[in-house]
Amino acid sequence: MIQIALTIAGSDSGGGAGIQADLKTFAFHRVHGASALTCITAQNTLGVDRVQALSPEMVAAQIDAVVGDLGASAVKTGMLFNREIIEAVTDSIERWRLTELVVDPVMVSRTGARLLDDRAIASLIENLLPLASIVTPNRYEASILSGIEIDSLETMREAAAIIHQLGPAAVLVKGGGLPGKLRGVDLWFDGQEWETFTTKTVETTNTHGTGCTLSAAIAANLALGANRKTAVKKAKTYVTKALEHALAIGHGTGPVGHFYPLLASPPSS
Ligand SMILES: Nc1ncnc2c1ncn2[C@@H]1O[C@H](COP(=O)(O)OP(=O)(O)OP(=O)(O)O)[C@@H](O)[C@H]1O
Ligand SMILES: Cc1ncc(COP(=O)(O)O)c(N)n1
Repeated sequence: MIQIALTIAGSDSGGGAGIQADLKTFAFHRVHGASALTCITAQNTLGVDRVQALSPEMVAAQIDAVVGDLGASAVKTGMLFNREIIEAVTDSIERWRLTELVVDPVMVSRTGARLLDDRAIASLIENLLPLASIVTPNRYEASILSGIEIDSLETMREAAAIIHQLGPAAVLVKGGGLPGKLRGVDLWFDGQEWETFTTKTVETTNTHGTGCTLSAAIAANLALGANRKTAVKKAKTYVTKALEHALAIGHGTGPVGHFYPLLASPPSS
């Protein structure tokens, strides 16, 4: 039986991050991907030119349409953009009792654009984080959520412990933005166990969409029945491979290669 995963996130017109990255990642994992769009971005590898949010009612209606008919074995959230959308998403998740929830607390893009307004951060902390099975902040998001400057494994640990107190079942502080050997080292804390997920550092500047891809791959693996830590381990392996096959396209930060096995030999017609 095919499993269903739902992404609640923004559209990236350039196809590297957001809903587009999530659906490619779900498809790679042979999970049927459904989506609830929160906003549309006019975006490419160089940056975000414009953002238009959907109404919170429209976001909730998409979630209702998907879950009411198809159900969802796992859900991930990405760019939620404003407080009203966060409140609508929180309400829908509670109403439908969606329990396998990966929250990627997207705040700023790789290219520096704000993807979440300031008023929304408090709502994210208060409403959404306590519902999360796993929250996956990057270095900067973990700093904002914990109030701690992150530049070492020790400060990642301190931040993870503080963020765990905010209510998610588990925290994964991602090290993609860290310097030197820590680049690509992620730290897991679920209130009891600590684990460091380390893969090789991939030398590439084409890293657009790594965070979206990781959280979508975690959700896909949860939908397939993996336990939380195994889902993270598998997702990390996938994102590393996709980074190794990142696409040098556009004039800025290219996206990861979601379908890397097909890139070597495209399907014959
Ligand atoms: N150069 C790299 N080599 C290996 N792993 C990396 C590299 N860059 C990022 N990663 C991994 O990619 C995943 C995403 O982490 P990252 O810190 O880049 O998230 P992010 O900033 O939310 O991503 P983005 O905002 O670009 O979508 C993590 O598992 C991280 O360790
Ligand atoms: C719609 C959308 N969602 C998420 C991101 C974050 O991804 P990145 O940090 O790689 O730009 C993005 N740029 N756009």
